[in-house]
Amino acid sequence: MPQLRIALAQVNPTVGDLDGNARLIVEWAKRAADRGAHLVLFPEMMLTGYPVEDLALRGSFVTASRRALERVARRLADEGLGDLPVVTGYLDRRADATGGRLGQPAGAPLNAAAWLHRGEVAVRSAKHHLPNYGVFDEYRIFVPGDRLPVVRLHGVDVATIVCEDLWQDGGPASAAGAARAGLLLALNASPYERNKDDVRLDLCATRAREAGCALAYVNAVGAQDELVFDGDSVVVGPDGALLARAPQFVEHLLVTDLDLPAASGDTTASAHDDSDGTTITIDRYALDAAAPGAAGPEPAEVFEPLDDLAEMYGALVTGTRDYVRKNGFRSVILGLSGGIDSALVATIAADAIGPENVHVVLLPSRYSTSHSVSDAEELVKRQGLNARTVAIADMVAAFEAQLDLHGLAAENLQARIRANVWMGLSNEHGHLVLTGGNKSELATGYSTLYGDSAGGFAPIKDLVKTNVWALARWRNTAVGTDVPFLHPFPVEPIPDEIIVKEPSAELRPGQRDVDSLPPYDELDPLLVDYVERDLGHDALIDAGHDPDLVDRIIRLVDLAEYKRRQYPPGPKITPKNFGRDRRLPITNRWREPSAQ
Ligand SMILES: Nc1ncnc2c1ncn2[C@@H]1O[C@H](COP(=O)(O)OP(=O)(O)OC[C@H]2O[C@@H]([n+]3cccc(C(=O)O)c3)[C@H](O)[C@@H]2O)[C@@H](O)[C@H]1O
Ligand SMILES: Nc1ncnc2c1ncn2[C@@H]1O[C@H](COP(=O)(O)OP(=O)(O)OP(=O)(O)O)[C@@H](O)[C@H]1O
Ligand SMILES: NC(=O)CC[C@H](N)C(=O)O
Repeated sequence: MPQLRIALAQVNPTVGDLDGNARLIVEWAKRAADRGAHLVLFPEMMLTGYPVEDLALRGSFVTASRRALERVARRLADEGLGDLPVVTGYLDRRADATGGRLGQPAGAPLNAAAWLHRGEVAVRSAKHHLPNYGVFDEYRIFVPGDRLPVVRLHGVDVATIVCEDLWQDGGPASAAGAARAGLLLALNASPYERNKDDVRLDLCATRAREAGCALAYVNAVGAQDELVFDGDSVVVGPDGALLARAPQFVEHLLVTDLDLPAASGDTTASAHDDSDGTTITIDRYALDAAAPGAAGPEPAEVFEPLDDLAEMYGALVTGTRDYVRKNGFRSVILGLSGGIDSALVATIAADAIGPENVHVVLLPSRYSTSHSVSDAEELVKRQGLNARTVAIADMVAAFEAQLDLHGLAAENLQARIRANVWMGLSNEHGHLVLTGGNKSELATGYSTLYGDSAGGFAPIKDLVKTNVWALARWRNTAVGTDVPFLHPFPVEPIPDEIIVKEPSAELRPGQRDVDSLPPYDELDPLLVDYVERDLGHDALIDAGHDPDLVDRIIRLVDLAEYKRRQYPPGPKITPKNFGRDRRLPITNRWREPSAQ
């Protein structure tokens, strides 16, 4: 039985950085070669980053991706890595004059995969199934591929598919089975959402059994705007048994030795894709690669996935870190009120980019309680953040002297003056402004437009309030553990007083969230059912929610769409976030009907 040592490079590309991503390919291919790999596999669209969105429609970008692919193939050979087959995702176009969906004159864009070998692009193929739901718009920008490459390497037939191809029953994985492949490689950029790691592992096991061969699944890691990639690359055997698993949220080279069946000599030329009724043409290639030099044994690595709270926190840290760094910022600024939301955002930021790069402003008004200020100061001390206090009373008074504002208008003025302070400091010092709203507030419109909702990135916008508290508690318990994406604070970073106090916007005397909103333990499950599960009025009541509350909350959520559209982006961690996922009209007279 031939043995292949495969290396899965779970790495963090940046969208549009063709040179930087090419350098990552060379660097990680070198690591794979040093460990005696026969083959190294990179994620979907590795060379361009993912998702490229409408960059795919720019002919110049497609051409640049194709050229970068050829350059990286040559460079691998120049660096003495030419004999190691490198499989990577990239952006290509159809060779024929078939136009794209938006009428590109020729060469419609493809979400492509290539085998690089001995300085050449030896094999090219394209993703067959283009996801077009949730956060994905691939049908809008790509045309589907219709071929399955099967590459003979050291006596094993190896097939390649791309991400969504794996999610189809009877699809390309089953075509790999029809082609009698001995190993199936899947290149992925599969965004994180809660519990998706378990779904993906089950899926890999199912597809391995369907293809009748081992399956290697490499996923990207890192973040791109709203999307976070958690890695969690896996290798499973033909029976679906887990053989190797990479850690989540960190770059990793997962090296696995596999005993694989010798190529059968099968020459099946095409297979039926039961999932869409198309025919997939099987393209066969043979690579004449020299065997790598002897390297030491590689014990299989099987990392335990993180638990639910650790995983969510890891996604928020990763999303924040990569947004800050990939957009060229070194530091962030936010208002620290002494409340739980800004406390958690500050802590996530400190974990993401180091407390020395986090700047907070305490902006007490005449309604701020003394314990708000002292709680904020205690958090600053525990985490070693950069802090300053700017009293806003005089600024509010100056504004009020010029305008006759009352009630809510006067309350919101405080929030808008605070936003001016942090935007001013951002302009002056180049800090990115972090926005502190959570998903419960975004859902109900409980925030001030151009006030607390102002900023550049919103780390907890996909986290309902009850989970804000849960993550704050989890973060304190994680002190002293070896969770990789945390700053090593020696003490609990979030003072308990902040976690246990009753939430308040402190815009008027004695204001409490419960004056405007139901208790969060009633509100949040209802929001999840309405926003993430799209249950209608009657279905919400059937699910056990209080009918009066259902009416009230549906109305609040529907009316706040205009605020959400103007909200900064933030990491998606649930099955449906506000932003790429949940797209509703702002101008909208539809109200959920009640049959009951
Ligand atoms: N369809 C639409 N399209 C575009 N714009 C629309 C609009 N409908 C209203 N508007 C605009 O929106 C304005 C109303 O929104 P906005 O100005 O936000 O004001 P509003 O939503 O009335 O008040 C903000 C609420 O958020 C609460 N809150 C909660 C938590 C924190 C904070 C904080 O500030 O720290 C505040 C605060 O207590 C208050 O209840 C209107 O005056 C109008 O200009
Ligand atoms: N006194 C303040 N000093 C600095 N920033 C403030 C102050 N009050 C409000 N902010 C800013 O406005 C945001 C919104 O306030 P809000 O009251 O909703 O959140 P919070 O105070 O962090 O948490 P909670 O909602 O639990 O009280 C805060 O996250 C913070 O960034
Ligand atoms: N890039 C993709 O094709 C991703 C789609 C896929 N269903 C996933 O989330 O894993």
